[in-house]
Amino acid sequence: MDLFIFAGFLKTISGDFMGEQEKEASLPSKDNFSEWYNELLQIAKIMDVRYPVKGIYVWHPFGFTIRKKTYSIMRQLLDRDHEETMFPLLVPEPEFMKEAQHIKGFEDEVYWVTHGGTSPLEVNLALRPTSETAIYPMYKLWVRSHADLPLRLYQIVNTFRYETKHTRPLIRLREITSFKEAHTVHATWDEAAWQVDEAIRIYTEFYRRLAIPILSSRRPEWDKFPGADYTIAVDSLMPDGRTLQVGTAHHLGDNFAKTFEITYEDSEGEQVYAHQACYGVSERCLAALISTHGDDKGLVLPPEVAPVQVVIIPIIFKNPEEVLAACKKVSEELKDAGIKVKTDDSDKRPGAKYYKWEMQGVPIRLEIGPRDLKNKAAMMARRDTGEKEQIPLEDISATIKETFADIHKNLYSQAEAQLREHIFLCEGLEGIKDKLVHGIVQTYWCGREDCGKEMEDVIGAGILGIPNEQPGCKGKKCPLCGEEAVNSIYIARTY
Ligand SMILES: Nc1ncnc2c1ncn2[C@@H]1O[C@H](COS(=O)(=O)NC(=O)[C@@H](N)CS)[C@@H](O)[C@H]1O
Repeated sequence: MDLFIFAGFLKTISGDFMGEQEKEASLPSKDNFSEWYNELLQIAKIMDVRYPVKGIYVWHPFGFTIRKKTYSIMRQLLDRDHEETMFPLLVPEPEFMKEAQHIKGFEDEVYWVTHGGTSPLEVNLALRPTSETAIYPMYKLWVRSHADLPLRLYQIVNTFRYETKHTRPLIRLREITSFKEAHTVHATWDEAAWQVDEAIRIYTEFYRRLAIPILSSRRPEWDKFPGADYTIAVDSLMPDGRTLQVGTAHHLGDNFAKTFEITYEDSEGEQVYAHQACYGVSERCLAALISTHGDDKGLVLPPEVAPVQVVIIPIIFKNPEEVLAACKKVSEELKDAGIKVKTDDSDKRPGAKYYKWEMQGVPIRLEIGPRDLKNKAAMMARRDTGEKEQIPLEDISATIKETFADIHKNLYSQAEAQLREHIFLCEGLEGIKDKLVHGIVQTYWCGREDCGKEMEDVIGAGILGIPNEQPGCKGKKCPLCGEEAVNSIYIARTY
C-alpha cells in the first residue's frame, strides 16, 4: 500500500476514532459532579437550559418521557385513595395575603400579574408558588359535613417561585414544571397526622420504585413550611455528599382552616374547624434519579422509567437479511410483552451505537449477529453492571423481564450502600465539620432552638432534621452546649 493510500486509511480510522473520542470527552467524569450533571442533561437530551429566562428550562421529549413514566408511578400510588384535579394558576391578592405565616414565607418568592393587556388589573394576581391559597377558598365551599371527610385531592402543575439562590435545572427552578401537590382535609388533628405519615410512606415507596433510598426526618421548627404545625421531609444523598430535599409533608393543623373558614358539621351538629395536611414532590425526583444512578458513560435508568428499555443492535457482516429478520422477530416479541424496544439499524459503527444508547441509560442492549443466530441466541449487555452474556432467543421476553427486576434490585442496593457509607455518627464539633465534607452527620442535640441555630452557624451547615427512628440519647451530650441530648439529629450540607 503506497504512502498516500496508507495516510488516507489512517485518517479514516483516526477520523472515526477521534470522532468517538471527542464525543466521549464531552461528558466529564461524575467525580466532577456539577459539570457532569449539567453536561449530561444536554447530551442525554433531558432539558435544554438555553431558554432566555433565568431558572426556567425546556423539556426535550426524551426527558419528558422519563418525567411521564416517573409521574405515572406517583399517580398509581396516589390514586389508591386520592383524586386528581386541577386548580387555577392565578391567585387573587386578598386570598394570597390571608394567612400571615404563609405570606411571610412566600412574599419574597411570589410573582405578580398586574395588567391585562395594557389595562392595570383591579386586583393583582399571584402566580401560585404553591396552591393552598388557590385551593382552600374552594375547600370552604366544598367541605360542609363530616361525611365530606377525609377529602384527599392532588394536582400535578407548574408553580412559580422567584428563587434568589443559585437556580439549576430540575433542582432549583423559578418555574417548577412538575409540582405534585396533595391537599387533604380531615376531621381531627390526629387524622391529619396519620395522613402526614401516610404521605411519607407513599414517598418512600415512590422512591423505592426509582431505586432511590431516602432519609425521612422532622425539620426543625425554624425550617418548617410557612403556616404548618410541623414538616416531615425526605432527602436523598447526591454524589457530592450534599442532600437534596426530594419531598415534604406538612401538618397544617387548623391554621389554614381558621384563615379560610373550612368547617364541617360534626355529629352533634356543631361547626368544627377541619384539620389539614399537604405534601409535595417536584422534578427534583428526576434530579435524584439521574444523579444517584448515572455514571461516566451517562444515564443509568431503572427499567420502569426508561423510555427505551431494550435496544437491539444488528451485527451485520454478510447476509444482512437473515440478521435483520431475526432482529425484527425479537423486537415484535418484546413489544408484545409490553417492553419498550428500539432497533438501531442505522449505518453508525457498533461502537458509536453503544455510546449513544449507554448515554441514554437504556437498561439492556441486545446484539444479534450471524454467530448468535447459529446458537439461537442473542448477546445481552446490562447497562448497570456492563456484564455481557448470551441468552437464548427462546422465551427472551421472560429473560429480559427477570433481568429488569435484577437491574432494579442491583441499582437500589448499590444506592443504599452508598447512603449507608455516607452517614457518619459524630459527637464532637470538629468531627462533625470533618465528616460534613463527605456526607451526612448523625449527632445529638439538646433540643433548644437557640443552641440549634448557633450550632448551624458554627458548623456552616443546616440541621436536616430529627429522624423518626431515634437511637437512645442516654448519656449523650449536645456538641455545642454540652447539655443532656434529647434528640439524635441529621446534619448535612444541602442543595
Ligand atoms: N424552586 C424549586 N425547584 C424545584 N423544586 C422545588 C423548589 N422549591 C421546592 N421544591 C420542591 O417542592 C417540594 C414541596 O415544596 S414545599 O414548599 O416544601 N411544600 C409545599 O409547597 C407544600 N404546599 C406541599 S403541597 C419541596 O420538598 C422540594 O422538593
